[in-house]
Amino acid sequence: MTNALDVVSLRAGYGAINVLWDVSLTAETGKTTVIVGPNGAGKTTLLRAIMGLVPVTAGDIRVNGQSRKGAKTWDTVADGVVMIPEGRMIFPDMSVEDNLMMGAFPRACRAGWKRNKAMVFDFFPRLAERRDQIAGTLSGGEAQMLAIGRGLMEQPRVCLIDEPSLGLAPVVVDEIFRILGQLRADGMTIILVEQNTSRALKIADHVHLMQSGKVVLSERGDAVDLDRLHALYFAHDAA
Ligand SMILES: Nc1ncnc2c1ncn2[C@@H]1O[C@H](COP(=O)(O)OP(=O)(O)OP(=O)(O)O)[C@@H](O)[C@H]1O
Repeated sequence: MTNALDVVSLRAGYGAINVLWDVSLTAETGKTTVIVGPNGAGKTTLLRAIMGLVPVTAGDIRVNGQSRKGAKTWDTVADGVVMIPEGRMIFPDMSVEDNLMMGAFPRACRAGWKRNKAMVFDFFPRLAERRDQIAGTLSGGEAQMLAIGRGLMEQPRVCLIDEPSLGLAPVVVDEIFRILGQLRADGMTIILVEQNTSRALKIADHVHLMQSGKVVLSERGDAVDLDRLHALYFAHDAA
């Protein structure tokens, strides 16, 4: 089967500052690909580069086997690649329901907004209960659910999810990972960036460790030795 997404020898960065150095990885269709790595390794930059938010200077990005290097963010979203950003980035002055409707804006998913909204409310009953609440008053966990729900309104074929457990209480982290596990069981293709390595590994089909803008370890989720991963993870800090 064609991979949902291939990143091939990608270089990208911010102006004169190059961050990603020949990064290659694939997101197999229907699988969860987890990217871990210390602060500043380039994980978010990679997701942004896939979305066309950071300029790519070399390499390629393929969606369903088609080269999309240089594509505008809008076209990437139209291809079904959706990013759920770190820090949620919900619209704090808008209601929960209106935030979800912002996810229905891309042309390809306008027709299905009613069905998609019903699906999101089924998935997140807590959002359904709070549909009229102003998003800025949601708890951290509810705001993360809203960010995921808004992403699902875009009918993604590939979901890029950046640190969804960041800053949440352990019991809420449990809930977020339960949701991610359910999306995985439903066959969603996911690229998950997480600092919570041990939790992320439990739902990982494939794992990539990034260090200083490079992928330094790529393994199947069930083959990862956590001690070895941690040793590599912290090697950079010790250097
Ligand atoms: N807008 C920007 N302009 C210049 N440099 C940036 C910008 N955003 C990020 N960087 C730099 O790019 C490097 C990689 O950052 P990035 O946010 O991708 O790392 P990360 O692995 O996601 O880290 P974290 O886990 O802390 O979020 C860092 O050195 C960071 O300072």
